[in-house]
Amino acid sequence: MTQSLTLTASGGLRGEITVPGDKSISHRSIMLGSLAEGTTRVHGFLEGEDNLSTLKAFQAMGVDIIRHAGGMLEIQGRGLHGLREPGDVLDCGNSGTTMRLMTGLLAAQRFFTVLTGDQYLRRRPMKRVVEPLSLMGARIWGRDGGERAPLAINGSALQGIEYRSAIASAQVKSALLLAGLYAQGETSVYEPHLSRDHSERMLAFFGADLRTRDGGVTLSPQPRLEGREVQVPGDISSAAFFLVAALIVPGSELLVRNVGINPTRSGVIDILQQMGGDLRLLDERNLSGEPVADILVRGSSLRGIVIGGDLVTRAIDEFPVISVAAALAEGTTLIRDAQELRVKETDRIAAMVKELCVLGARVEGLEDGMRIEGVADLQGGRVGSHGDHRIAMSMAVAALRARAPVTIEDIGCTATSFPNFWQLLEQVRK
Ligand SMILES: O=C(O)C1=C[C@@H](OP(=O)(O)O)[C@@H](O)[C@H](O)C1
Ligand SMILES: C=C(OP(=O)(O)O)C(=O)O
Repeated sequence: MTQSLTLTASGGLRGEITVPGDKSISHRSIMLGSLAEGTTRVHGFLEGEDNLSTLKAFQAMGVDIIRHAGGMLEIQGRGLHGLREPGDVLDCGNSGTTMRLMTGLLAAQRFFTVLTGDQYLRRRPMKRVVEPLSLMGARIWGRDGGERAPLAINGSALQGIEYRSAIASAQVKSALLLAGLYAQGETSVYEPHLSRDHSERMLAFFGADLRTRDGGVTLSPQPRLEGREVQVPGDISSAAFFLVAALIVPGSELLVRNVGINPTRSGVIDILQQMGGDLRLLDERNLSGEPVADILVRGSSLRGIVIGGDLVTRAIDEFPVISVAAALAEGTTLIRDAQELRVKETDRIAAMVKELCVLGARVEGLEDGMRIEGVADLQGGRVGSHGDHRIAMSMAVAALRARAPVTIEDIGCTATSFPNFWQLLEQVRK
């Protein structure tokens, strides 16, 4: 039985919250902590389902990881060559990041692995990592000629390459960099726009030799990485639900503390400010090589804008909730260059068009985005999550401005990235 929840409109969001740790950084902290020499401690680790898939996979490869209370992890690194062949298939659950990054890493190990995932992940494209890794000498098999998981990986010796990716994808870039740690010669990755650079920052933080220039990154093979103390900032992709919620509900004033504002991730702040949103960054600081701030947000009248190009890459996971903001803005919002949304946990363009229309929004799907005409208010109704955490939480935000109750079906998926979302929402809404 899937769980559903009914929400009513809010009279304003008030107070202060801290959102859980960044999902991308949490994945990478386990991966690099496991490959490093010595102990890595991770503070503020996100205990979402996706990150737990990564954690269990590394435990299955012999890494000793202790989970302390409050999201503190202690990882006894096994060094670059210390992973062991797992006795069973590794289950990446719903997590594309786990599967794609681990494909790169496992391609270079001296053992055999099989990666699988849930029904959503097994539908997602994998050739984007399988093809360039094969150019490095990797031996990987999958369904549909290597396009779909399960993937079987027979680790082998790799050569570095210079790869020009057709898509801006941090998962592709990171898979190649992880493989490049072990390759003979340098590995360089160029992408059309700079995707999130958490791997580059964390590799450098763990002592790797890596250079960024001319829109690309180059990594030299590494003799060793050093265990570190990692502080994980709050996830801007999780904060985004509360930023939009506070903007669209008149009378709101909310402080979201300790949010990662890495420029390769902060597109949602730029987009919401361009829409007229009153968002202020306070107390900007640095945590383990990542910029962080508190964000003060107040209810605002939003207007439609045109979004495309690198702004899409810098806000890629936030489009479901940005489309909710646009549905309630004055005028038209046009989102282009966002075809990647069609191959996430679900087709996020089709899902948001369908569910927002149920609530009376005026939204049209485009091949590579959406055209949204703002309306004054949404109506009540019954909407689905499509098994996608970001769709479920976006519909919860939409419900705060609906004239009648909204029932969201299948909400369990929010545990993928934001296990305490519903509690935090309850805490700040009136
Ligand atoms: O590297 C990462 O941690 C991620 C990269 C992005 O995917 P793509 O690399 O497919 O753009 C993003 O959508 C995903 O949520 C996390
Ligand atoms: C796309 C996402 O994650 P992943 O690709 O890791 O499944 C997401 O969290 O929105």
